[in-house]
Amino acid sequence: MKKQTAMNRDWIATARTLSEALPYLQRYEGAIVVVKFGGHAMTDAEGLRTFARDIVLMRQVGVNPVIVHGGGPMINEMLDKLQVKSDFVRGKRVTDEATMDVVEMVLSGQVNKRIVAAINEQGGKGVGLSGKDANLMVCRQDDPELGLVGTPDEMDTTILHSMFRSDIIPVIAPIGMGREGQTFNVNGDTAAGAIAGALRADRLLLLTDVAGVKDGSGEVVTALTAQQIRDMTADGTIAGGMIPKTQTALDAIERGVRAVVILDGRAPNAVLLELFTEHGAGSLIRAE
Ligand SMILES: Nc1ncnc2c1ncn2[C@@H]1O[C@H](COP(=O)(O)OP(=O)(O)O)[C@@H](O)[C@H]1O
Ligand SMILES: CC(=O)N[C@@H](CCC(=O)OP(=O)(O)O)C(=O)O
Repeated sequence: MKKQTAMNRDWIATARTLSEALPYLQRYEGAIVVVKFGGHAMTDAEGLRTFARDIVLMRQVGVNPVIVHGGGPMINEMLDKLQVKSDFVRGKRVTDEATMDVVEMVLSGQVNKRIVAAINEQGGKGVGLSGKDANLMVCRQDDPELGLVGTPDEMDTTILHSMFRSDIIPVIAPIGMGREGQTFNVNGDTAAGAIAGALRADRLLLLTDVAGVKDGSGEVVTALTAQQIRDMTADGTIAGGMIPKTQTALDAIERGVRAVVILDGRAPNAVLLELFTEHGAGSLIRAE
C-alpha cells in the first residue's frame, strides 16, 4: 500500500512536468540542439537508457538533436589495460600515435556504438560518425606540446542537414581529420562547440558530472557572463576539465549559438527538464 502511494506521487510530479512542458515544446519545434554527453555523465546502463529516451522524445516532438560524446574515463581504462601512460595539460590529453590509436578505437568503436544502440533501442534512428566522415570536422594541430590534439579548423555540416531530413539522430565521436590525412584527438567539448557553431544551433547543452559552474564557495552560478568566466578562470575558480567547457561556451556564443548550458547529465531527465521547463538547470551562458 505504501509503495502504491509513492508511485502515485511520482506520477503526479511527472504529469505536472509534462503539462508545464507544452508551451516549450512548441518553442523548440525545428530547433537544432547539440548535446555534449561527457564521459563522466555516462554513468551506468540505466543512465544511458534515460538519456537515449530523452533524445528520442526530443526528435519525436520535432527538435533536431545532435549528440557529440566524450569518453575520457573509458579511454583511461583502456590505456591502463594496455599499460600506455597518459598525461593531461590544461584539460587536454597529450596524444602520441599509440595513444591516438586507442582513443579512436574506444571513442568511435566502443562509446559511439553504445550510444547509437541505446538510441535505437528507444525507437530512434541513431547513426554514428566521427569528424572524419564527410569532412565534417577538418582540424589543424593544437599546441605541438600536445602531439596529435586537433583544433577544428573547417566544418562541413552538409551531412548533418541530410540526416535531419531523414529523421536520423547523428551521434558524433570527437575525432578530426588533418589536411595531410592525420587523425586528431579533439576534446569532446571543443568538438561539440565547433559543431554547434557551424550549425548555428539554438542550444548547446554540455552534460557533465557537476550541477553547473561553481563559484568560490561551491554554489552553482545559474547565469554567467563572458567576463565572469574570464575572471573565474584567471583566479583558478574554474579549473581542470571545466576550462575547455567554459571556453567552448564562449567560442560557441561568438560563432552564433544562441545559448549554452553546462549541467549535470546524471540528473534524471536532465535534457528534457532543461529544454522544456521554466526553471531549466545548470549554468546558462548567452550572448550579452
Ligand atoms: N568552477 C568549477 N565548477 C564546477 N566544476 C569544476 C570547476 N572547476 C573545475 N571543475 C571540475 O570540472 C569537472 C568537469 O570536467 P570533466 O571532468 O572534464 O567533465 P566531462 O568528462 O563531463 O567532460 C568537474 O567534475 C569538476 O571537478
Ligand atoms: C584532446 C582530448 O583531451 N581529448 C579527449 C577526448 C574525449 C573527451 O573529451 O572525453 P570527455 O568529454 O569524457 O572528457 C580525451 O582524449 O580524453
